[in-house]
Amino acid sequence: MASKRKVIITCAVTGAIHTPSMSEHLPVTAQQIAQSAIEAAEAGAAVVHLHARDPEDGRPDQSPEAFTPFLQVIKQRSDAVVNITTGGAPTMSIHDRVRPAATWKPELASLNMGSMNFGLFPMLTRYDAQLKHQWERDYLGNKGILFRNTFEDIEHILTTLTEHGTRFEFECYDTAHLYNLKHFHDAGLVKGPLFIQTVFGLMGGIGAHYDDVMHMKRTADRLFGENYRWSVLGAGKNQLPIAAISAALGGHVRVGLEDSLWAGPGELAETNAQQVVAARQIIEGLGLEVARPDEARELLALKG
Ligand SMILES: C[C@H](N)CC(=O)CC(=O)O
Ligand SMILES: [Zn+2]
Repeated sequence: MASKRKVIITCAVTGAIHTPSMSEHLPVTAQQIAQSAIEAAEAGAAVVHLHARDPEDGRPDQSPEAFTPFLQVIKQRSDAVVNITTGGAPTMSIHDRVRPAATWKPELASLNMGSMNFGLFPMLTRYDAQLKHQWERDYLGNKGILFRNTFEDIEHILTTLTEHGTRFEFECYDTAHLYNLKHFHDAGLVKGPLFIQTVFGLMGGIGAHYDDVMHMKRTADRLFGENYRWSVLGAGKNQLPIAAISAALGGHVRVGLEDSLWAGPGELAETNAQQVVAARQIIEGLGLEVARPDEARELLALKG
């Protein structure tokens, strides 16, 4: 019997953009982040993508020591691949953003492949409007966020982390970011297989229509041929529909409360594992198999 294709599920446990006022289920304390990551791994996530927060008010905290307590617990209780953010929050400096990964030298770190205007919900729907106002009130107080990732910034993160054997989840929010990645690949600063996380439905980036998904995939196929592992991230209500398209087309998937607070229309997800289980059901429904952490390490050529 032919072996089934393995699909890597990444779970982005808490992030930096959503605020505790948006959902009581958002992990905030180190203990909550560790527990939620371990549950997500037990549900089938081979990779956990991690940010840290101030336990008092949930604000993003990019100090290396803020990552210590949950990284130790996750390492003790799970063999999931740890992916540490270098995006932090759009308001942070590049030097602050790279420090946790430079300190902890993880197998994987996120790398955002271009600067962009950063918003949250392009298409206001009945249950987003309330969130958007809270977000801008709680978090931004204005609408003018620029998520800065210049070529110099990207090269700084690449050179700082590559020397420790860390590899990257390349966050591409539009086709321009795929060409930026091609630039660094041709310059020999990144080596395949490239783990490309194409992001859909975030205001400031490409939309979440299936044509957008096909456009990003065709562009990546043309630029990188076989030398990449394609994964998708759908923001908000787009999370599972985009995951289903990717799984059907040979790709991998990312879920988690960082990217979407929802389990369905108007229904807040209670756990990260809940979203992992939903993605798993789609993958297994397609006759595919969820990759274990060791299989993900092999597919992504990680240092282990
Ligand atoms: C859309 C996601 N927030 C992308 C992300 O996870 C960025 C990062 O942490 O570096
Ligand atoms: Zn992130």
